[in-house]
Amino acid sequence: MGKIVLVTGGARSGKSRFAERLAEGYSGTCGYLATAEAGDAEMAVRIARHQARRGAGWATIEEPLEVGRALSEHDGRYSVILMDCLTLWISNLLFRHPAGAAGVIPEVERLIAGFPRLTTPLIMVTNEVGMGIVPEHPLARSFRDLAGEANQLVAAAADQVYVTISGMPLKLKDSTTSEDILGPFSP
Ligand SMILES: Nc1nc2c(ncn2[C@@H]2O[C@H](COP(=O)(O)OP(=O)(O)OP(=O)(O)O)[C@@H](O)[C@H]2O)c(=O)[nH]1
Repeated sequence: MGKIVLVTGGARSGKSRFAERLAEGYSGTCGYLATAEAGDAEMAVRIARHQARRGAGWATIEEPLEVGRALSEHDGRYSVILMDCLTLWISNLLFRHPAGAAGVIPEVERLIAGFPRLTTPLIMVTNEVGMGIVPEHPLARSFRDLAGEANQLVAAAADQVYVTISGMPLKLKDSTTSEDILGPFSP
């Protein structure tokens, strides 16, 4: 498997489960970097369900904003790190970065610039948020656009990219075997 793997898909498309399966292919403890926060009861239930599914072979790291720092701090401690998910991180940055929306893409670029320094393989989960109707609210449109742009940047930097649809994974890119069906593409 490649060092940087991106798994994208819609809500409840099976992307987290597929990414967990990829991570469990490595022997040893897997690190789980969660960007979500249990802000309400519904999210707390979702998180509890994920934690129960992961079981004993996993160690959880919770970091909603300083993802790059968390990755370098935990580098070398686990067989692989699964970050779930990029989209929530974008949303956290959009609301909490001092520069607001303008601060988001530079943070994504900073994260990508740190990839070569990582020694632990990284699997990132993200959402395809822009496939529905155009959101009415400007902030929602800004979030949708930033999430799409971030996905393109990370996918371009990743060694392998998968999409999950209806629980089925489809490989979109594989630079380790030159199976990249789209060919070189810069967003
Ligand atoms: N804080 C925290 N968040 C977690 C933990 N485990 C999972 N999560 C979060 O749970 C979120 C995913 O939950 P769901 O909303 O059920 O996923 P989904 O997108 O509907 O479903 P899939 O497509 O199947 O992944 C991710 O954003 C994770 O960050 C944890 O231990 N702590």
